[in-house]
Amino acid sequence: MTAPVAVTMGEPAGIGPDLILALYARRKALSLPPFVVYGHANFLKARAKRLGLDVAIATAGPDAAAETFAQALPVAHIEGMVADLPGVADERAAPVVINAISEAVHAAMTGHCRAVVTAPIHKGALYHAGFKHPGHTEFLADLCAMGGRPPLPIMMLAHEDLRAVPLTIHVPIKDVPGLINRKLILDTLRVMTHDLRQRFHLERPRIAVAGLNPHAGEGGSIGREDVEIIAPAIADAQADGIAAVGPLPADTLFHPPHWRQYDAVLAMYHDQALIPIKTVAFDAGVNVTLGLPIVRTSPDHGTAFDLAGTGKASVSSFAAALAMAHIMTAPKA
Ligand SMILES: NC(=O)c1ccc[n+]([C@@H]2O[C@H](COP(=O)([O-])OP(=O)(O)OC[C@H]3O[C@@H](n4cnc5c(N)ncnc54)[C@H](O)[C@@H]3O)[C@@H](O)[C@H]2O)c1
Ligand SMILES: N[C@H](C(=O)O)[C@H](O)COP(=O)(O)O
Repeated sequence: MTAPVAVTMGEPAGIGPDLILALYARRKALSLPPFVVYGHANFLKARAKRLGLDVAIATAGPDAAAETFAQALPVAHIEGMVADLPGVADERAAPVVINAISEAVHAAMTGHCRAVVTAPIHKGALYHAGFKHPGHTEFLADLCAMGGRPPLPIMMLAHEDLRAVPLTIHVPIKDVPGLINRKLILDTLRVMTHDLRQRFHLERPRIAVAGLNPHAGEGGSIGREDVEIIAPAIADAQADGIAAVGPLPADTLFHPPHWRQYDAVLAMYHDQALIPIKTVAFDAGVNVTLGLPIVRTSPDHGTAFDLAGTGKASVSSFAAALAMAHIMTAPKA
């Protein structure tokens, strides 16, 4: 029997638990692969009741999950305090949210689960409770290192043939120029090329690199980073056999017919990469972490406190994240 996908519960005050329960309820219609939820069993029962979802929940680890899945939602229970309070973050739940991610990654690293799909966390709530990582992406790299040197984790937002990677992620915009350097660009292009080949079966991925400044610096007259850092890094990558081009002006690069000429775009900062994909595909975009020894995907939306506990949130991005994790880990034909 194939290993199940590990799904983390995410922020209990958000829509993650609602969507997990709704997806389980629609598992047949959506042809979802078997999954096991890392989270708090009684909290999930309470949220199912609140949503009026007739979902049986069974405490089961990953090895029993595939068998359990047809009759009940398998939950690898994480002990702790989690209240059913939609829209109200409670820092006492943070240890369960964090341990759910750690245990799911451990299950994937040890072969008990085939991939990890994470439900959204509320970063503000976790930072408040002492969480030291900017987001899942960096936390996952640390967990996968298992005490060794963490790999370079790369965030990629993907929808069909549109893929975008932010070079810098959850940092203040004023710090972005100082964080852009030749080595980071080259290392990121290497990870992207490797994983687009291995995980997405693209023989020679074509990567467009966006400039930082308006019009990619207009030859150096509107900012120097494009000519002094980004262009030399692209030359390094080309010398390494990577099919990267740029720096290209970012304002026109994301026009879909232009974007589709490439397999992925490397953007310089979070919103430069994420606004385009969330604009064209908020409903079906998937966040994939490249560079890890395991497959991790996530829906492209956040905790949406305004919709938690209402049953009105769309399941489509979460369903797409599950489907992508399943496809990426399917045995080769
Ligand atoms: N993977 C993750 O863990 C992840 C991803 C993105 C944001 N976040 C976190 O989520 C929190 C809230 O972020 P935000 O407000 O910027 O973004 P958000 O995605 O939570 O909400 C933005 C808007 O989109 C709507 N929306 C979100 N998901 C929806 C769905 N499934 N169906 C229908 N409408 C939906 C919301 O109601 C809201 O109006 C922040 O703490 C952020 O860091 C986490
Ligand atoms: N930047 C992501 C987004 O807006 O979709 C999100 O915050 C998730 O980041 P992690 O996967 O690192 O938690």
